[in-house]
Amino acid sequence: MSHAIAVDNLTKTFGALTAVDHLTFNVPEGICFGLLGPNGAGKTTTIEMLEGILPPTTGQIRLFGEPASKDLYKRVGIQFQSTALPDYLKVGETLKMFAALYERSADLSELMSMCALTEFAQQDARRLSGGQRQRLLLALALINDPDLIFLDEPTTGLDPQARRNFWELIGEIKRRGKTVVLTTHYMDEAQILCDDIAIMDQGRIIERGAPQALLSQHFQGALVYLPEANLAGRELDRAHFKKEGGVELITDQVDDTLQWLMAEGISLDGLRVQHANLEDLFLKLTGHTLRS
Ligand SMILES: Nc1ncnc2c1ncn2[C@@H]1O[C@H](COP(=O)(O)OP(=O)(O)OP(=O)(O)O)[C@@H](O)[C@H]1O
Repeated sequence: MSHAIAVDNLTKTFGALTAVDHLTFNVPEGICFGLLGPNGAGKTTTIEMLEGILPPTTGQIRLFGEPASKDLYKRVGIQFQSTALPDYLKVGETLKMFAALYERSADLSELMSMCALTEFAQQDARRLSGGQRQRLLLALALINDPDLIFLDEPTTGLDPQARRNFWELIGEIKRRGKTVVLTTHYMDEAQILCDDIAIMDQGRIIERGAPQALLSQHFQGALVYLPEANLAGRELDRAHFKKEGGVELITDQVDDTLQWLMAEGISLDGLRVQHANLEDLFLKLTGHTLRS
């Protein structure tokens, strides 16, 4: 299988701090790869090294099978969290100006149509809504018709409808055979978009795989959520973890768990039975929630 990215022993230190700690991983071509982790896990530092913006302290990065080089970065597109857009330019003019910076450029009218920007071509680029602006930043990331695209928290701050529109756009990019590397704080986003995820904590990858495979590996059966108050200070001697003012018990025998709770005299008020999602997986692996 050919790899869009192959990383070997990648490390970044800032003084005494090891922000990225001996990472070794591959990203196969044509997939959407998600890098997840809490604040300070080392995601941005990792992505910036992959993007060629930040030099690694040690380690190797290969893109499309070759050591990363200026020439290979022509095949890369980057959507930054915030890009300063030039003053007084319309959306169409902004795209034209950026396109002129590259040897290879995407077809601009097709790009505008794909990113649902055609009707805003004549609008001042600084007067776009949050969702429209994100679509323009994505169009700018795609302007050189890249084969590998980095998106750093692309939907932060968007409303649910704009996020869903953006997800459809990413789907379209994937259908065109591009490789997408994404960081996100939204677990539903990772679950929907990513073929493969790596969960980072303290500079290391602590788990890697397809979202559904990771969930089945870590959670057989269901999760039973119980408000903390129901326990009245008692410690449970069954597998559980703390979540949002309560505890979650991992069980493959829901009946048995409920009977056990009742037998222990623990109230079932406010109890919920649910399937594990990536947020639960994250909590189980790291002991803290993604946004904390
Ligand atoms: N230029 C820098 N100088 C010193 N320390 C840095 C620098 N950049 C990042 N760090 C530190 O490296 C660690 C990893 O930071 P990084 O931004 O990569 O995390 P992150 O996972 O992207 O977090 P977030 O979700 O908040 O963006 C943090 O402890 C951060 O304070």
